[in-house]
Formats: sequence, structure tokens, C-alpha cells
Amino acid sequence: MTQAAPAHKRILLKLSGEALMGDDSFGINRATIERMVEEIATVTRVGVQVAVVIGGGNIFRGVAGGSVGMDRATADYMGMLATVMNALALADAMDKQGLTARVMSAIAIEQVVEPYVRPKALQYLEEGKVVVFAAGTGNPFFTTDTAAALRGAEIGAEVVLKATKVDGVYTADPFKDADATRYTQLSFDEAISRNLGIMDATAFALCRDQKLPVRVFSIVKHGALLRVVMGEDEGTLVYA
Ligand SMILES: Nc1ncnc2c1ncn2[C@@H]1O[C@H](COP(=O)(O)OP(=O)(O)O)[C@@H](O)[C@H]1O
Ligand SMILES: O=c1ccn([C@@H]2O[C@H](COP(=O)(O)OP(=O)(O)O)[C@@H](O)[C@H]2O)c(=O)[nH]1
Repeated sequence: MTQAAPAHKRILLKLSGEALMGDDSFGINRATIERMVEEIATVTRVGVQVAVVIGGGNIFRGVAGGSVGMDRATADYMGMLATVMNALALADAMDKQGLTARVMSAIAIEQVVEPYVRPKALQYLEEGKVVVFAAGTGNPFFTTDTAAALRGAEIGAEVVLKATKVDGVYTADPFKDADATRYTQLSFDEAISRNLGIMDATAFALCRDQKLPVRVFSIVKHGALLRVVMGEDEGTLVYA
């Protein structure tokens, strides 16, 4: 039996920090991270090169309650360090499941992880290793969604896959508005002008300018990542 070819050769997967929490209220849930790694492993097995940008919102967010009264830039650096912790946990879980993972950080912390060097990242991807980008863009006032757009463009990913708790982009935040309906697809301009809070405008604008499509899909739904990679209709496509 011949297996269908994947729709993408190289993807940039954005995992929100909160996705690692599972049903916990904070931190990293082991079972959840292992399940995510299994899903990533299935797409590497069909020959897709995978790079991951991991968030930090499960540990610290520059704009959240824990940072009240703090200098914003300092809080953001703490948020970026939180993503490094998540990246280490994710890479560890990958190694345990037989994948070879390499963490690359946008902030130099050499004793902990190697720094981000673009040609090195490309080399790892060609070798079939999973590259986990940590520390966001390395700059305060940005988000890991923007880091996903940036790294996605830099490594020539064909698509940014934003794995999140909701199964696509809705007309309004579905957690707040029960009448919200899901888009199958929409343009970046529509997403920006309608102020759909699923990704920040900086990330959307970068993807739009680089003509890098984004697909938003559910990380909770089993097998969704593989279906996305195989080109099946899943989540919402945001296109240039
Ligand atoms: N128009 C929208 N469509 C879908 N989700 C939305 C929308 N507006 C806001 N959201 C929220 O965005 C979240 C997804 O973004 P994500 O980056 O994963 O979460 P967070 O920013 O909380 O870490 C969803 O959980 C949802 O509550
Ligand atoms: O380029 C970046 C990426 C992240 N952050 C900080 O790191 C936190 C965690 O990232 P994010 O909120 O994007 O994580 P996620 O929502 O994906 O869990 C953010 O709140 C910011 O404080 C930052 O300052 N610059």
C-alpha cells in the first residue's frame, strides 16, 4: 500500500505554554507533554521536518498577574526564560520517545542550551532532528506567536501551525462568546481588521508580509496534527 505524501515538507509548530498544562492550573503536565510528543513523532515518521516554537504562559507571562508592578521588559525576560524551561521539558520528552531534539535559544545561556544560529537550525532539520526554538524572539514586548512567524519565515517553513486549546479561529473568543462561529479560512487582513484575538497583530502582519500561511488547530484533538500535515481539512487557514 502506498502512503499519501504529506502536504508540507517543513513546518513550524507553535505550541502555547498553556497547552502543556493539560488540565492542571500551572506548569507542565507530563501526560500532556508526552501525548504532544507522540503527535509530533507521527508527523516526523511521514518525513516532515519539524521545528517548534514553545510558549511560556503556563509558567510566566510578561503581562499577567504575577508581573503586576514590575518593569515590563524585566517581566518579559522572565517570560522568555519560562519558554526555555518548557523547551527543555519538551526536548527531554522527545528524546525519551526516540526523537532527536535540539533546543536553540534566542537568549544566550550557553551552559543550558545552544544559541540560535540559523544555518545550524537548518542543518538539524535536514538531518531529521526536531528543533525547539526557545526564548521567543529574544526581545521584550513580543510574543512567542511572533517568534513562530519570525522563525517560520527564517527557516523557510511552508506553514505555521498554531496548536491551541480552540479548534480554529472564531468570530469572537469562543470561551467568552457562546455564539461565536468558526472560520474555515480567512485572510490576514480580515484577521487583523476584525481584531480576532487568536494571534497578535505583529505575528499576523509578519506572516502576511512573508506570505507564510498560518493554520490554527486544536492540540486537544487527537491526531489533528497529522491530519493537518496530510493536508486534510482541520482548523482554520489564515492566508496572505
Ligand atoms: N477569534 C478567536 N478565535 C479563536 N480563539 C480566540 C479568538 N479570540 C481569542 N481567542 C483565544 O485565543 C486563545 C488561543 O491562543 P493561545 O496563544 O493558544 O492562548 P494564550 O494566548 O492564552 O496562550 C484561545 O484559547 C481563545 O480563548
Ligand atoms: O519574543 C518574545 C516571546 C515571549 N516573551 C515573553 O514570554 C512570555 C511567554 O510567551 P507567550 O505569552 O507568547 O506564551 P504562550 O502564550 O504561547 O504560552 C510572554 O508573555 C512575554 O512576556 C517576550 O518577551 N518576547
